[in-house]
Amino acid sequence: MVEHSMDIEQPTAADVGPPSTGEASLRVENISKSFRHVDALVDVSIELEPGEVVGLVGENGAGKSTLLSILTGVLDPDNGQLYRDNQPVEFAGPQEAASYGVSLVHQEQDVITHFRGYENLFLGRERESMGLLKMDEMSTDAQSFVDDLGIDIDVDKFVKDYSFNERQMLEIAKAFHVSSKSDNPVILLDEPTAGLEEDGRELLFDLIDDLRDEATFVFVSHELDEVLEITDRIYVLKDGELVDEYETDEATQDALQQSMVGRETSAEYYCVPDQRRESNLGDPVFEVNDIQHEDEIGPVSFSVRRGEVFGVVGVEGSGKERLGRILAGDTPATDGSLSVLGEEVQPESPVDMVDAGVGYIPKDRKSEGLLLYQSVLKNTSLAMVRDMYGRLPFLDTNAESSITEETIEDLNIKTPSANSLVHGLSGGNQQKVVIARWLAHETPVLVMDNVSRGIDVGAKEEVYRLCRELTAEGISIVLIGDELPEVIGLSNRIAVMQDGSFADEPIDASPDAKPTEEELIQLMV
Ligand SMILES: Nc1ncnc2c1ncn2[C@@H]1O[C@H](COP(=O)(O)OP(=O)(O)OP(=O)(O)O)[C@@H](O)[C@H]1O
Repeated sequence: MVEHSMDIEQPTAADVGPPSTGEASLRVENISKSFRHVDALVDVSIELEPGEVVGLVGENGAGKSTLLSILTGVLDPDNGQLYRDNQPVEFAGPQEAASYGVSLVHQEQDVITHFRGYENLFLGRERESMGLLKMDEMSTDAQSFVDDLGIDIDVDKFVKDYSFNERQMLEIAKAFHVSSKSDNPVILLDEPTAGLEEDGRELLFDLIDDLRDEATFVFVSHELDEVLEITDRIYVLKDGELVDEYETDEATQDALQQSMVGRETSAEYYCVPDQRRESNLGDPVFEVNDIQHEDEIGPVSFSVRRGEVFGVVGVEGSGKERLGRILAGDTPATDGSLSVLGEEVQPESPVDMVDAGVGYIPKDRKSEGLLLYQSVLKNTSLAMVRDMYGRLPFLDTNAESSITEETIEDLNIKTPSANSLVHGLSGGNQQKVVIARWLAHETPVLVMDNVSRGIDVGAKEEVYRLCRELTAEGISIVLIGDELPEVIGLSNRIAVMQDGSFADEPIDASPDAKPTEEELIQLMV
């Protein structure tokens, strides 16, 4: 740790953060920002030096996104000052920030899918001559721009035909492109690996490594192993205050977790408890028979027993996310059948699966799973799901509220009240709301896609605990995931997907027979 430690005395915000070295490419001094009753940032000072990759970590709602918004002129600070190359600056908005070479790669991909790659790159800054767009020139220049960055994409393709990884690479190219007038751009990466799979993450990290000499990066992520892998220095925010700063060489996951959460978390917190051994599992609850989606997915067959966690892993494009959508009734099965508790279901929409007893937590929770302008309570209520599809719920709303409130508390969802709008919550807290909805309602089967992405370590621990409790009560879980340690830790059996089907019979992952990550990776590729 650089200068300050939390173990004896909690430092004040003003203590943490280096004194200016005079070389900073971007520096903020004593920044504060409040939203009505919430102090999102309190007297925060940080400094980014040219060529550095700086990590920014903190629990959901700690203030990370607010800080990035201030650095890019999306929000004005209430107090404090920004300096770019030691000159005081005020950014009226992202465009002005970009003109100073400071730009943000968003958590959600911010590309227009029905435009081509180069059109996205030049969006808002198109080249024209007498009202005519210079398409050929933009295309050629865009291709050489991405080639120079070492980004392997065809800018003439429509973005809808890009893979998720390629879209993320385009986002990064865009950030460099809008900052291209600066000789030392500052690129802020807000959870850039969320949604990326293993190969995409490697690609991104190689790219950051290659571009270190040309830019300064800020890397915001809840995946502490990634932060430790890619950064040089790490700042920790907690409840809007800067509480710690580490040289990455001297940091560990445990130390970071402790700084973020303010307490120790257990290392093996996702592991299957002994009571969930094979012998304690019940009869099959969810049966998937030769399910198929056109010629892309399947045929896939498996059954999940009462209290079992059935893991599904695979590389990007293996079809595991699609499989999840079929199980949730969101993508139609063109052949095969699904049955829950012995009853066959032929879903026409997700509501049919909800009615049959299958809940779904999608990977892209924020855009798919939430009603942003409804309250936290409404969002966590299963009745809302039915309302969305136009059916009248007949549920005990009082009981629902109290169960939901408990889960809100368990997951430590930071919200002024259960009646506050989801819109005002931090990204991670919004994700927790979607998870809370299902964990609060004891649906017999839950299909979860990357359930712990984007949520902080404390909440991950809670989600794992809730999963263990639910399975102990007999709930069955299909756990689709990219975090291999998590899938290995939580599952009883694991299937590896490859080209739309299971590569082999599911692997035993019971408490005393866990496969290693390497074993799974060998099957995945
Ligand atoms: N527009 C807003 N209106 C009201 N409150 C807000 C608004 N934006 C942020 N907040 C509050 O400010 C605090 C900090 O939020 P912020 O989004 O910066 O957190 P974060 O660290 O980025 O979290 P996450 O990891 O979940 O993305 C939270 O309590 C959040 O509810």
